[in-house]
Amino acid sequence: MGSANGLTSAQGTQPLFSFGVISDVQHADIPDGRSFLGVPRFYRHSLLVLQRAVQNWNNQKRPQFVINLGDIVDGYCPKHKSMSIVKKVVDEFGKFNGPVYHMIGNHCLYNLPRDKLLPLLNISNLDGHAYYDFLPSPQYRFVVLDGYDISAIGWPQDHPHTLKALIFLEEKNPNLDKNSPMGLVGLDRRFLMFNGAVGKEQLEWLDAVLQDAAKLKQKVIVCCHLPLDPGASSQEALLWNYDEVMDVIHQYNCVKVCLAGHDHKGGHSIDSHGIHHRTLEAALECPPGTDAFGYIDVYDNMLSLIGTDRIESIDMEFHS
Ligand SMILES: Nc1ccn([C@@H]2O[C@H](COP(=O)(O)O)[C@@H](O)[C@H]2O)c(=O)n1
Ligand SMILES: O=P(O)(O)OC[C@H](O)CO
Repeated sequence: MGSANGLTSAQGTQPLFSFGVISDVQHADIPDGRSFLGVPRFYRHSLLVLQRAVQNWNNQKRPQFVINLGDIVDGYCPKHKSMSIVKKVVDEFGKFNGPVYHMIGNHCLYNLPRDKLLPLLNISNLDGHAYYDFLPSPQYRFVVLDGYDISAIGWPQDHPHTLKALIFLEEKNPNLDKNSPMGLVGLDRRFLMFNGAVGKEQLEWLDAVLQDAAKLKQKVIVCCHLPLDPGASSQEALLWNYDEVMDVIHQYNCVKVCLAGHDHKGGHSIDSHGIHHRTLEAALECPPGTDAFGYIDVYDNMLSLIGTDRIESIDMEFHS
């Protein structure tokens, strides 16, 4: 199982490359609490999970880069501390010896508007959008989606995307509290204010990126804070228009794996087109002394997630 540079692998062959993953750090300098459904949340300890993750990735010298699946700060963070806490968490990520790719989550947007948040997360897009792609190797392209493109949080109150989201929520969710799924049935339970949608322009961009990737015979990993498949997530955590996004993705056969956060318990599914969907377990919900981070070895025909503690390891095989 050994190899020239010291890497070992599940297949006995050397991975093309590896990258680190972590999600939902949701740090705040506040006492432990619970989710709405009573699940314990450890706001201070989550920073220690991130610190151990970075130490682990650096010691291994294996991951080339790291992907943060979103929500680095919690909504309960006192607002006068939002900027300093976001900077603190970003600085912890910065101790990794390589690039870190961030994406936005609802909790980031409770703390800071897009124009303040995106520069801190090194997402440089002039019009405030937070979707982008990158190529760590000639064979693989990563697509990072902005799940809060159409959203009632993060954009200015009079922004067309805020207004669109508010109208959408009014239509789809009759509750006064638009975060409440009460009375919503089945997949309609995703129509909550803490979720969002991928807008028309972004869908067109995604289509163009996938067309290009298919032409270049690149495999694609799609990352989004919000899960894209009901099999890998609670109904309440899905992207509003996950179905439209998957319709675009399913037109091509280049997307092999979709990674997400947001649904803290995690999940995995293989959809009707053989695409793996892996929702990562949250760093926030690790009781003191436990962890939730991992790294993914990338091969021609498989992504192998090696998880620590609460992140379950899995081999995600596909046709190359
Ligand atoms: N089943 C649920 C889940 C959530 N809510 C509302 O969402 C808010 C945020 O939830 P957290 O999981 O982050 O605690 C919560 O305050 C509720 O308003 C809900 O109504 N029903
Ligand atoms: O990340 P939160 O705190 O908004 O929680 C999201 C829920 O887990 C979705 O079901």
